[in-house]
Amino acid sequence: MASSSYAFTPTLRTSLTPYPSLRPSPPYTTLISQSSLSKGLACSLKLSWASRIGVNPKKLEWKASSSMAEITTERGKGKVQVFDTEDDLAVSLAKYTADLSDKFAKERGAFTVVVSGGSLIKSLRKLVEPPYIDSMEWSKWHMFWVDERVVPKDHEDSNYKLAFDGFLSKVPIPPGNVYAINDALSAEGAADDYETCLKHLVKTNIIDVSQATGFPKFDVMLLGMGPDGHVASLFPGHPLVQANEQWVAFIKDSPKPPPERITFTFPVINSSANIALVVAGAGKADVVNVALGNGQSSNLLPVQMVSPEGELTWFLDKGAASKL
Ligand SMILES: O=C1O[C@H](COP(=O)(O)O)[C@@H](O)[C@H](O)[C@H]1O
Repeated sequence: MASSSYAFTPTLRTSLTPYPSLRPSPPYTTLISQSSLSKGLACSLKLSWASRIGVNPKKLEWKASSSMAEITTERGKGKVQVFDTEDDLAVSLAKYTADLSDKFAKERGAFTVVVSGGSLIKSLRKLVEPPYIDSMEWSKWHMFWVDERVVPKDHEDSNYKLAFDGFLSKVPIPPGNVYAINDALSAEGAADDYETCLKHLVKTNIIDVSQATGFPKFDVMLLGMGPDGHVASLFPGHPLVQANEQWVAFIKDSPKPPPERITFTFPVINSSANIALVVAGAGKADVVNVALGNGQSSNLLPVQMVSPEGELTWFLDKGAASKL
């Protein structure tokens, strides 16, 4: 269980490179992508006219000419955007993230970004292309993981490796602002170490704090969802979904391999200023329908417990929204 103490571990001493144990492992190096403007970018950025469609998601109607529709949900479950293709979704997700980066870099001088693993990382691909690659204030970014598998950072199952290969290696975020878990520790140790790291960053005002809950308040969380409705490493029916004291918890019996992971708890997730739930593919349509439409589930799914202090925005492609 993660400690609630503010004491620093030896690996967390303050310096210009504050968390040696949390920094990328060799052989990783930072590269800047020279990739060119994607075909869909100019078109999809013009979609601010998005149609608002009724209060009943069942009445969602597709307009042949549109690449995106916006649904207002019955139960105030956030803003729901449905894109014709996953490519359109990725373009809009890049703009959403860039707008928040501008806002928080101006307001706070730092932008704290939490990512999940899984398919989300692929959907961030437009951020590493023009115009964002050149215009974003990458030096203000501070990157965190909502969950991580307890494996070495160069292991195929590592969420850090996934993000590094698909995103981090292509943008100039200072390595000292990338807070990977300490992969030399046990699951318990890694959760404790990560929570201590977050506490230090709250104390030094890099991470904001929720006045309402006292939990860390990240500027944005970019999250995926599993086909069973799990978010982070919070799985349906697992007692960890009820954890309400720790910031970072460990799990050793994850129903999805690998079994050992660490994860932010719901109080931390729900203290966020912004959450994007990014879901693509027809394989997740049933769960999307439970969360946003008329689908039923015997238990409340973790994704249904996502309810941030700030704004929740769903990014769905047509497949994921196909049962609404
Ligand atoms: O195991 C995990 O799965 C979820 C969902 O992944 P996806 O590939 O179905 O999008 C992911 O959000 C989480 O970070 C990861 O550890």
